[in-house]
Amino acid sequence: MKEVCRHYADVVGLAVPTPATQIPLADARGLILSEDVAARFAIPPFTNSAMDGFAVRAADVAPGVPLQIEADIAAGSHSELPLTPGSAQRIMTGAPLPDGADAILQVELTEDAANNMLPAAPESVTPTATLAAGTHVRPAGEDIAVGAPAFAAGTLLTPAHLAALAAIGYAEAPVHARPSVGIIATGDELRAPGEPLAAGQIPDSNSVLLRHLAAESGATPVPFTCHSDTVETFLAGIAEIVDNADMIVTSGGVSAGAFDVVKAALRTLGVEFTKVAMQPGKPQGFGLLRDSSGRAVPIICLPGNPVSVFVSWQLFGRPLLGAIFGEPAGSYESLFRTARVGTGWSRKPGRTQFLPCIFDRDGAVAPATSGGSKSHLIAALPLATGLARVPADVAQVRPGDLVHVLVL
Ligand SMILES: Nc1nc2c(c(=O)[nH]1)N[C@H]1C(S)=C(S)[C@@H](COP(=O)(O)OP(=O)(O)OC[C@H]3O[C@@H](n4cnc5c(N)ncnc54)[C@H](O)[C@@H]3O)O[C@H]1N2
Ligand code: MOO
Repeated sequence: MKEVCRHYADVVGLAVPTPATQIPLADARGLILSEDVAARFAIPPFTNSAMDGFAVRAADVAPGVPLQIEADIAAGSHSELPLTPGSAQRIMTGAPLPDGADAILQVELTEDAANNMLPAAPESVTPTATLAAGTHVRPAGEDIAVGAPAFAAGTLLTPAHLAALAAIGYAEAPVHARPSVGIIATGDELRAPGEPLAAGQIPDSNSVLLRHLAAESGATPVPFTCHSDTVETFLAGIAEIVDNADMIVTSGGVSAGAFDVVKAALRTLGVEFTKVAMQPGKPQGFGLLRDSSGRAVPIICLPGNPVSVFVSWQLFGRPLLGAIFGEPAGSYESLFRTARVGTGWSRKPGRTQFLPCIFDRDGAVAPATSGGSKSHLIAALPLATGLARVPADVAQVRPGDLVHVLVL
């Protein structure tokens, strides 16, 4: 059987990043920069006050010595008047310093402070303390200068990045386009959620799962449920979805069954099917399809069992999608962190186990449920906050052992 890390590399290696485009900041959260970005504006764009108070020359400030107020500067305005020696100008937080000022006397450090911030500026202000030059002054370019590199290609745009881009002069971000994920669940037994079930039928929970996993990763899901187990209907479904997808995920029909249509159909298109030494999630398929214009579209074929779908998505689907988003590729090991086992468990060795687990108050790992890693226990899966990785040859996991965990 194939090693999990090798399958990871094969699947992530299918990625074709989406084309670069410009997206308004309002829609760019979770996208990846397609090029390096430099500042068009400095931050701060001009030297300004960090406090409501008075722009002064620090050398003029002495307790009990009044300073004449010669101007009143609100945020959004500026003073044409240079600061003359022995005077002050009233200034609000964020307003530009007048020429000649080198410090801000915050209003709390003035006599009769309560009357110094009325709508009309006072005629003079009397400091109650001395000041060092530079006090409460935010120099232009302190954070970043015009033209300085801000963020590199490959950066994932978080709310803070988007705010920073707005501040340095961008209305749109140069990013890789948001990918669409085509989702195909196969199986004659599947019915839409909520439909009555005849004998042998089950609700199609995998389409729901994959739709939301793709959306959670920031992609646009395009679900298509194939309720008929024939090669013709499946290939028609693929043809319908491939033109609008940057990646396709199928569930079901990849093991050894007599009606495993996914395998039969996709082999004709060059998709490779394999057994990966993992539990759950053993049967897997992967390859590149071509859309009607010849564009390459990666496809992964996951086993039908719902927990197998979930585990396979975390190990292969999500990293592939990340690479299609334009994320710099990470190693298989970068998916995991090390954690101590709090409550042990036993299991049948043979394949690498991915056990739905939880973290106790001390950060130690325990099985999420009594069901272990059985691949049909979808109702228990939401309890899990991690997937604990157990090497293929280990039968007993003991308290105090260290395990690798993929944190959900
Ligand atoms: N003779 C063998 N049988 C099986 C093997 C094997 O090696 N030899 N492998 C087992 C393993 S491991 C897995 S995993 C499954 C994978 O099966 P398939 O990918 O072919 O999936 P199906 O047979 O279509 O379905 C499996 C299971 O999952 C349920 N299912 C399918 N689709 C959905 C859906 N959209 N929503 C909810 N549940 C779904 C389906 O009803 C089955 O119970 O094969 C083993 N067999
Ligand atoms: O590999 Mo399967 O997913 O164990 O049930």
